[in-house]
Amino acid sequence: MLQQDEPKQAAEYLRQAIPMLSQHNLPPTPINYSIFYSYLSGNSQTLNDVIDSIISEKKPFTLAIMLELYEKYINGGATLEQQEKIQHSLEKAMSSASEEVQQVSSGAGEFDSTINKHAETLSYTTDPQAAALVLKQVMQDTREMVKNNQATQARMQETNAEILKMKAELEAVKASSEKDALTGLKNRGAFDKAIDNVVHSETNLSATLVLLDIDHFKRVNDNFGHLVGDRVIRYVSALLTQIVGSEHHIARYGGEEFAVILTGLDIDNAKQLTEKIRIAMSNSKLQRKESGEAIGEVTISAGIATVKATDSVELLIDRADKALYQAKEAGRNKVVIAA
Ligand SMILES: Nc1nc2c(ncn2[C@@H]2O[C@H](COP(=O)(O)OP(=O)(O)OP(=O)(O)O)[C@@H](O)[C@H]2O)c(=O)[nH]1
Repeated sequence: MLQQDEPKQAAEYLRQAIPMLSQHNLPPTPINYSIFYSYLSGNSQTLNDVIDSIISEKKPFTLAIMLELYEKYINGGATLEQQEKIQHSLEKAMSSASEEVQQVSSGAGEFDSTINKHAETLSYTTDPQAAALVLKQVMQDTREMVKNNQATQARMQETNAEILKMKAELEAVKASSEKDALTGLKNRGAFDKAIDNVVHSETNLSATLVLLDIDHFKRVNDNFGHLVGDRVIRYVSALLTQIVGSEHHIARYGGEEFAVILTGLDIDNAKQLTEKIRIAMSNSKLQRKESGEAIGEVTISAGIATVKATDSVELLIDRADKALYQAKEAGRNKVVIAA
């Protein structure tokens, strides 16, 4: 398990980890990085012993070995929260190292130009012989320094590029872990986090939870098959994204159920927006892609609940769920606001 190291210390581990990865022909993926980060920080003596013996026996660090090490020593028994901490610590380390590299890199550039200026000034000295000698020496030193600086800068830029790549990889891992595979919407895990944040938020921004469910969806599956059912789910997802917009949180809550967290809208506006979704859905003329056969009217029902100051996540979801149930009971294709 990685600790929350100080940013400077973490950045140092990062700098050391990168050459180690390339030395062992390992791509800088978050998993590979985590293992060597942990190795360098000495978090687990057992992990260090295993790695040391692999190195001393000159064995390759295969993908299988890296995954096993990760599962056993880094991720073993880690909760989601702990995994997030690791991610957070990695992100912190990387942005701190990235900043430092940028600073040193631009400093090296300045040094180059100062040396060049000195050389230029000396070339105007009045004693021609002395000036020529000094100038020759300065020019030589300057050329040497510029060369060294350029090499250092190139190395730093390489490191910086590696760090940025890792950062992007981490972000991609995070985004895909929050995504629902079928629809591309946020998944249940991401929703659980988002709704928890909204309920415990200190801001007074009004927020509303909308639960939506496709009506008689079982019939779609029964009459047209599961694949068509999946396409209908994707259709509803696309419609939600289009109407609600990316500023709000849209998630697939369960099989044919969706959850939308609307922030900054009062209950009337939230109702209007949900009605828009309901109407658009009931006006959709869905048909099978291959045969053009009509699927028939597919509608949705929705329950809306406003977040109250005294709410817990359970209470809020329970109110929205009850409103959704009432919409179903009232004949479906309805939007009901929770009492
Ligand atoms: N194709 C497909 N079907 C799913 C998926 N997840 C859940 N389902 C189906 O969704 C259906 C949900 O059915 P029910 O909960 O009985 O409700 P319903 O038929 O939608 O009817 P009401 O909600 O009462 O209007 C079940 O038949 C599930 O098998 C999925 O990912 N793809």
